Amino acid sequence: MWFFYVAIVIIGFFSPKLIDKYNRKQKLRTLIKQRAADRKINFEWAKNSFQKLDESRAVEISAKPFEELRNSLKNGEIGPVETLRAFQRKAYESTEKTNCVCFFIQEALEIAENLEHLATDPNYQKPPLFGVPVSIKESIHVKNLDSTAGYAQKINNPSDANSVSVDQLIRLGAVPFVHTNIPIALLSYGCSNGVYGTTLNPLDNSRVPGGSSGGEAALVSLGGSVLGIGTDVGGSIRTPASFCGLAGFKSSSDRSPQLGKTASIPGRQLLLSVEGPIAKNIDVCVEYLRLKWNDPLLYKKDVYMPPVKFQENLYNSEKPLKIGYYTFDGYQTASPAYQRAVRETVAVLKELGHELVPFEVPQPDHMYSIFCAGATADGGLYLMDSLANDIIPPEADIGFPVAKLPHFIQRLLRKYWHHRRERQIIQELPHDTEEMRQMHEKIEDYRHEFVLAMRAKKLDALVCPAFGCPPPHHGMPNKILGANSYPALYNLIDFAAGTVPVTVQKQEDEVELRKMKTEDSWDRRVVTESKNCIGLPVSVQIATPPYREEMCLRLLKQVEAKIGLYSRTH
Ligand SMILES: CCCCCCCCCCCCCCCC(=O)NCCO
Repeated sequence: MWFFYVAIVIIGFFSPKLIDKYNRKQKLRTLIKQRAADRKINFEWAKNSFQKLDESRAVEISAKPFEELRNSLKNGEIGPVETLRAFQRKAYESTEKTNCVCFFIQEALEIAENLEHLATDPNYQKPPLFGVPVSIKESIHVKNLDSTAGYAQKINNPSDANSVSVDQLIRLGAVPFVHTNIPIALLSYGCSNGVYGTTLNPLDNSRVPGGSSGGEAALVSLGGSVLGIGTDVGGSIRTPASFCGLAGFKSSSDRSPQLGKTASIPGRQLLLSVEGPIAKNIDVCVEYLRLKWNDPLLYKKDVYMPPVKFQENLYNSEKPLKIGYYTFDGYQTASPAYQRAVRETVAVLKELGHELVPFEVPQPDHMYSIFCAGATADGGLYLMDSLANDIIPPEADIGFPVAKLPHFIQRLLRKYWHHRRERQIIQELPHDTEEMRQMHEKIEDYRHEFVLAMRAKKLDALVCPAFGCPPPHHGMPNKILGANSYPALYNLIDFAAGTVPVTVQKQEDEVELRKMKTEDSWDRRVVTESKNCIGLPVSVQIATPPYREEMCLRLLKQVEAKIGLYSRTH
């Protein structure tokens, strides 16, 4: 009988909470339905807009690479409005194939019309990006549009102003024209959320396009945009760029506006997300960054940014550099094609006169564990709480199961959890204020140790795999966290880093894959997911210390010019 009373008390205690949760989720589902309806109307608006331009003219315009497009707009061969309509069509077709666009920015038409009007004045000086349509990641604020970061709970909260970078793009003459898809919470290298659904990799629809700037990469790869702006706190620019065969670059955090931006975890201290470009080649990224950093108003809009202009002396330098390289970071064995990409890049850089020496990443296990702790900030409380109150499709899952357990259980499991790397991560997740201070101290110490290791070899730069494996299938990213260690390191130490595709997966890589030794489930999945990827692009990563961004861009450019996939195929 007592059992019956206890059961009544427990049900009585929990049922209001469960009902409340159920009701909240129902409200979110309604919001998602409304959002889908709004999106349909928005897509119809885009269709009406691009149908006003003859299809063959649209094809002619959208086939132009960045520089040609810019010149045609500059010399008046094409106009901003028809260019916008041409890219609206291409973006529409791209999103039909991959679901990469969240919303078309309707103000884009006004901006383009205004540019067209201004250009009728013979004394008008066209700004450097006059009429160039640029795509923007959903989490970057665009006035009157939501930045939901994939959370249904953030639907119907339109931004009241453009972000610093969107404002700057408009000032430079560009036309921000679409918001592109992301994974929920931005903390995945997949690209799926309950609000906008899943974005597919344009090169293999069964695989992820990368994340979190996955919509950008899919769109740029399909030619729906010549320049996309993404954000990166753990590889979110470089990984999708790599998975879709594009160039991507993230600066150190000081060289990217931080004021007023959306962060996956607001209040995070040492791992700051940065905005950066994704494009078909590194030249486009360089040109964008040159304009961005040479704009004096940027440093007035974000007064915290050190006013460091584009350093042409570093970019154009012909001085040979001393460069460290590694094919294995000591944490996650990269799949064979990614190791080969490094070897081939090393050979090219040597040929160009640089000195290349092997480099060992200090304390690799510690490195990735403190990255996860730093990236989630408070032991995962904010993240897990936000996710628990939202709608998460299975392929949008974040983190591994044990990291989602309540802290008191994680504390019990910390010493004994069977999966070595998962155990190391939960050991580093801070569970109280003292551990949080210690986490920051560990990140500071690690940066010091890393810089000393570079200085001991007098290194200017580092070359390594862009990622640990080719794009996995949907739903797999959170089950192969280790493969993210290659980009994540450079967020942990706040270096500049970029990636360019230098090869494709070949039969020989598939053969090597079969010989790979595996220790745990992450390794096994890296091997399985890397199979049957023949022809998919494979990128290399180059990194330099903060304020040497232009040196990193110089090396990326040199590598791309010699073995870049884009330079070979276009
Ligand atoms: C609850 C704790 C879970 C611990 C593990 C979670 C680690 C998260 C690491 C995920 C991989 C990062 C992908 C890229 C994220 C990124 O760069 N986002 C861009 C934000 O601007």
